[in-house]
Amino acid sequence: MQVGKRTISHLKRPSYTYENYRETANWLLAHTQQRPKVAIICGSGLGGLADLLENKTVFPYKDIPHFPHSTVEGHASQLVFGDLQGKQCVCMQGRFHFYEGYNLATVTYPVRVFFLLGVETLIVTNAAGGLNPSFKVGDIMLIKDHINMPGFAGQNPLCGPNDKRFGVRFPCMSDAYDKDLSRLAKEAAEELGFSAFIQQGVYCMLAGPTFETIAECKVLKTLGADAVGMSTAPEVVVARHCGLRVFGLSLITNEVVTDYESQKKANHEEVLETTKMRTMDLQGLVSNLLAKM
Ligand SMILES: O=P(O)(O)O[C@H]1O[C@H](CO)[C@@H](O)[C@H]1O
Ligand SMILES: Nc1nc2[nH]cnc2c(=O)[nH]1
Repeated sequence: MQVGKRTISHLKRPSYTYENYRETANWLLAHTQQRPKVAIICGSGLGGLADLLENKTVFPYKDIPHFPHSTVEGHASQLVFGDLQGKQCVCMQGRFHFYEGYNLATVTYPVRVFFLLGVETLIVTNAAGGLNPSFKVGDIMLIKDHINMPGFAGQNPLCGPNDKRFGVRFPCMSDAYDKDLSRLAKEAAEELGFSAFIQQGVYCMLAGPTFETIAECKVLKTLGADAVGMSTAPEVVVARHCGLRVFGLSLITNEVVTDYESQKKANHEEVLETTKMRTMDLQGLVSNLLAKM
């Protein structure tokens, strides 16, 4: 029995209970009249998306029960509720990354809170390195699929006991990115005259925080990835588990280095610089997409 007990104590436990998520959601519902149907996660340097919202209510993460904090430059730490194109939205200015030392339950904590708030659609954005040789810095890639590389190594946010109140034990991921939303985003981009810098492709998440070696970039290209980053896949997995529709986009902030003769070095400063260049275009695209939804 003793052995049995010890075995059980070694089973992976969820780091949050259903009640934790519920408490966070109830606290937010008690502190705002807004009832968002759309949630937006802002990638590195892309927090300006929250500026689009009207009638804002802002909650610093530190004031929200059970909510994690963001530690990365380019990620403010606040949840912004407000209206965009007549739709009630909630926007995460600052996301959580695995490389910050958070487990994946923490990285994805807000997504389940959004579900409990009544959110139906998740828009995820990120900064990513371009692997596809036809991509240029400043391109916006509509994500058609992802490769969850940490998942290959046993780091999937759904590992551990399944709570049916969120979703099924074995969720499908072949339809992770909503085709209708992607089509609407393409239309929205065309209307704005963005066709020259809109791409579609596969996002690969690596754990980070290191940027890739040249050999790693070559492997990722061979695997069929078009862009690489350190986020998004866990949030999308958890969103799909609880039935949210997902639309994702990557801003190609840098070209990855694949040539041993190259003097270029990936760096976070370049990533943030590129986001400044495309901030207004991204805001226009998301806003126009919301108008069509
Ligand atoms: O994925 P987001 O949060 O946009 O940020 C990307 O940019 C940072 C590296 O410059 C990493 O955090 C990477 O994941
Ligand atoms: N892993 C990774 N993440 C990024 N985020 C922005 N650019 C990059 C990149 O080149 N590699």
